Amino acid sequence: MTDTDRTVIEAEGLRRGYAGGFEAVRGISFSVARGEVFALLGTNGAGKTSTVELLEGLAAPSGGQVRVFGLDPYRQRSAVRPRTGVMLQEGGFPSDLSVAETVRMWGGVTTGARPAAEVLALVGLTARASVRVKQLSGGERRRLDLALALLGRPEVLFLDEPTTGMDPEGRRDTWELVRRLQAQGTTVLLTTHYLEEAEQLADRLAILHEGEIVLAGTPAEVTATRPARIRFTLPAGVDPARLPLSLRAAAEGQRVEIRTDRLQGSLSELLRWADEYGIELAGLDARSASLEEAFLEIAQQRRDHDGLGSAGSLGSPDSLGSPDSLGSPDSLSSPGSLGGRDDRMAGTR
Ligand SMILES: Nc1ncnc2c1ncn2[C@@H]1O[C@H](COP(=O)(O)OP(=O)(O)OP(=O)(O)O)[C@@H](O)[C@H]1O
Repeated sequence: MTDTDRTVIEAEGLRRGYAGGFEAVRGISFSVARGEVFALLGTNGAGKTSTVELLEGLAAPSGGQVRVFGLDPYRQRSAVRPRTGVMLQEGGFPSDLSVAETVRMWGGVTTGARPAAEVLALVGLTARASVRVKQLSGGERRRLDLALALLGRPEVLFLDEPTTGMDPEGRRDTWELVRRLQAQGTTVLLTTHYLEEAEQLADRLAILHEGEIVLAGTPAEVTATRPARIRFTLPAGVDPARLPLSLRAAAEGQRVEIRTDRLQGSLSELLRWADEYGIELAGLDARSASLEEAFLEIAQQRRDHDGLGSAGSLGSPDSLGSPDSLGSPDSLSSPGSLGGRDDRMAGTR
């Protein structure tokens, strides 16, 4: 297989400026391989939709370039579009038609469309086939959006916040469907606000902030860049200052939180110390960082702006092509960036 066969989506130094001079996408680079699920995450306004629209060929970049199947999705739209499926945030189909009519209408303008019954079964809307679109719930509309995106058996599927408005069952069903499609070789580019969704589905992800990629890699690599936490409450009368100095602890009253890059080592040290002095650590809880914690921490640091230094220290945009160039855990969790004993209880409850 050549590189072009393997790489389905490639963005290089991609930029998007809007009229008025605002630049929503500021030179991002990443690639997505065939059969991969890749998630773009970011706070509101980070530039996810602006990026996805460039990949879909709905707009031309103002700088850099994007390739889908080695082609320019904007200039060579007629060649790229039939091979892609797009689930937009708002489908915008006529609401007086029934679900089945909508799918058939869409099928009429889709090359090699799946039969309506097949696609409705895929998204779990068979029982709602004769219901008018305007009578669907928000979650059911998202299923219909997904059905339309799947009609042409796309090789690449763009899912923009696919499960927004879905109940937990709808969300699980959609995840299951995405996994099945992936197993059949479909490449998926996903944007989502649900970090669990990215954790569940994505092979790799990138976190966008203000139009730049600030962190990228597999979910495990991204969470590994954040410190683990150990929490407990000391008995009354035991001063938190007695804890071993090597443990980066922050205390509020008797409640203590330790943030560490070496969860096992720090936990062993803490337990040895507690045993030695016969101290009970009430409510002891030790856990690795979740993607949600990683994300919230990045968002917070970005708000504080200079907390972690430049975006470069978070893993450069280039890191997307090769996960091993991801910003190292050390660069992301130096003592300076994590704070010492005194400043880190905020936001821990
Ligand atoms: N047509 C436009 N003209 C000017 N600015 C725009 C336009 N569309 C989007 N923007 C701005 O570009 C930035 C990125 O928007 P975008 O919709 O890409 O973000 P997003 O990450 O998808 O956000 P959300 O999670 O809220 O959907 C925002 O500041 C937005 O206000």
